[in-house]
This record gives sequence, structure tokens and C-alpha cells, in this order.
Amino acid sequence: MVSELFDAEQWEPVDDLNDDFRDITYHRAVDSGTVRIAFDRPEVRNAFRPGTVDELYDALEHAKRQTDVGCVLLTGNGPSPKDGGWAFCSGGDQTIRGDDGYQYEGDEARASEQGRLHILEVQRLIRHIPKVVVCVVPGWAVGGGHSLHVVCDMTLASAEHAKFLQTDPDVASYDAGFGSAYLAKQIGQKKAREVFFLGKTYSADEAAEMGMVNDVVPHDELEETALEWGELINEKSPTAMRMLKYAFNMTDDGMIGQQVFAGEATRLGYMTDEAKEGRDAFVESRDPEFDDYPWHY
Ligand SMILES: CC(C)(COP(=O)(O)OP(=O)(O)OC[C@H]1O[C@@H](n2cnc3c(N)ncnc32)[C@H](O)[C@@H]1OP(=O)(O)O)[C@@H](O)C(=O)NCCC(=O)NCCSC(=O)CCC(=O)c1ccccc1C(=O)O
Repeated sequence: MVSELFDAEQWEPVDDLNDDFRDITYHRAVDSGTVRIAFDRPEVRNAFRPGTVDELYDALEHAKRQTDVGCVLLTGNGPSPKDGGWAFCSGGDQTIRGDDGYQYEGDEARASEQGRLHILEVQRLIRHIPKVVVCVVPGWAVGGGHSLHVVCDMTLASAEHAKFLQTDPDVASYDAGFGSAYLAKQIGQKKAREVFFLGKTYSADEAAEMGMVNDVVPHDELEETALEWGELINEKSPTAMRMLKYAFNMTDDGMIGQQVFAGEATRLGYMTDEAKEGRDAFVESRDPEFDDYPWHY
């Protein structure tokens, strides 16, 4: 069983990757352009270790390249076989945290002697992937797991089990990027400071009231609803959705945001006859003839 909420008839494993993964599962919907990536360490509330982060990055990078996929669901499998507890993700695995980051066990593909802190690379991929990323929260979203929910485009939460908590300062960690500063854009400065400075636990309803959760649904309906959201997203224009995501990002992402949006604008430009004339003129060693193309206003 992948997860108690997982409907095996709706999904098929992305075989070439899913079989190799140890800490996550990766599936594609049978009937729509939606993929499901899930933390699979329920016995430790889906805490991530360096290998987990590598697998997450690989799955997201693979999803990015699927041109018939418009939606990524990021969730956590459960419940815990130890005590029945549910989690999306409880952040970095504190048991393998060394003095300079999180430690590999040594037998993994990208093992390094130095500690790693590369969940931020995953955050950036979620931010820039040209698809809608929905965080599907069946239980705890804590520490670095809370920050992942913040950086996703939307969040859907289990009414009964989703709980939101920032423990970063309890373990002397601090996500000074999206996890905190971007959270403040979502819920306001005072509330974001409260989340970090008081470390209170918030229910799904409270998180929705604060503006960091889009919707709260009964636990048993969580993944069914997520899949429905995926279907709605996939009905829309891929170009419009991509440009909208990058437009939402741009005001907060500085020059990188401008670069990402402008890159897509350039792609649209390349698709015009006007751009083809520029290319063809160069290839044919002649002057370009742009007279037929208006100076739009
Ligand atoms: C998540 C809890 C609130 C759940 O509480 P509860 O339901 O009572 O369950 P427990 O009995 O506490 O936990 C069950 C079981 O799971 C183990 N566990 C839970 N969380 C972790 C964890 N993060 N690491 C390792 N193990 C964990 C727990 O020990 C129990 O094991 P047993 O053997 O059964 O006893 C609660 O568990 C809790 O508060 N957990 C800790 C949350 C936490 O502090 N997370 C780390 C925050 S810091 C972080 O995530 C930094 C990483 C990061 O994102 C980052 C930030 C800035 C720069 C870079 C990075 C980066 O790249 O990493």
C-alpha cells in the first residue's frame, strides 16, 4: 500500500524512477496530466534526509519535462505504521544532522562527505517549474516541511489531521527565504512573525483563515479533491498558466523573476513569423524584411 488515502486505480507508477526511489513515491494519474510525488517516511513524520531531497529533485525535474503534465501534487504517504500519525513533512531529519548540514549515509548515489542543505534547490524548482504545484497536506507540515507548503502554488489540507507548525528556531535553523519572508507576503508580517517567534500549532481551518491554505476538506476526500484540482488545472491553456505563474512570481523574485518571465516571452516571440524572418535572413545571408510586421500598440 502506497498510502491509506491513495487510490491505486487512479495512478500508475512512473516506473523508471519510482522503482529506484527509497524515500519518496512517484505516480502519474491514469486519466489526466497530473503527477503525485509523496514523501514516504511516515515513521518519522516524513522527515527528509539528503537522499530524500535528491529524489524529490529528480522527480520534480522529470515532471518538468513532461509536456502533457500541468499539475504536480506534493504530499506525504501515511499513516505511520508505528502510531497511526499523519504527516506531509516534518522538515530536515534531525537525527542525521551534522555540524555542517545533513549527512548522507555513504551508500547513496550523490553521497558527499560534507553535510548538505539542498532542500532550498527543491524550493527553487517548485517555484520555477512551469506547472501548478499543489501541496496536499494530510497531517503535520513542520519546519522545512512547512516551508515547502509555503513555496507551493496552492495548499489543500485535511480537516481532521493537517497541522501547521514552525519549529525552525527550536532546532537552531532558519529558512530566511520563502519559508519566512514569502510566508509574510501570504499571511502578513505580524502573523508570520508569530508563526516563527511563538511556534504555535495551527489547525487546517486556522491556516486557511490566515491565508496560507486554499481549502480544507475531509481527510478521506483529500486526494480525490487534489486530483479534481489537477483536472481543472489541466483543462486550461498551458501557455496562459505558465505565464500567470511566472507573473505571480515576478514581483517577489527580482531579476531572476524577470529573467524567467522574459525567457517565456522570448519563446513566444520565437514562435512568430516575424522572428522566423529574422532567423531565415541570417541563415540565407540577406537583410531581414520586417516591413510586413507592425509596430503593435
Ligand atoms: C512533527 C512533530 C510535531 C510530530 O509530533 P508527534 O505527532 O507528537 O510525533 P513524534 O512522536 O514527535 O514523532 C514521531 C516519530 O517521528 C520522529 N520525527 C519527527 N520529526 C522528525 C524529524 N524532523 N527528524 C527526525 N525524526 C523525526 C520522532 O523522533 C518520532 O520518532 P520515534 O522513534 O517514534 O520516537 C514532532 O515530531 C516534531 O516537532 N518534529 C521535529 C520537527 C523539526 O524540528 N524539524 C526540523 C526543522 S528545521 C528544518 O527542517 C531545516 C531544514 C531546512 O529546510 C533548511 C532550512 C534552511 C536552510 C536549508 C535547509 C535545508 O536544506 O535543509
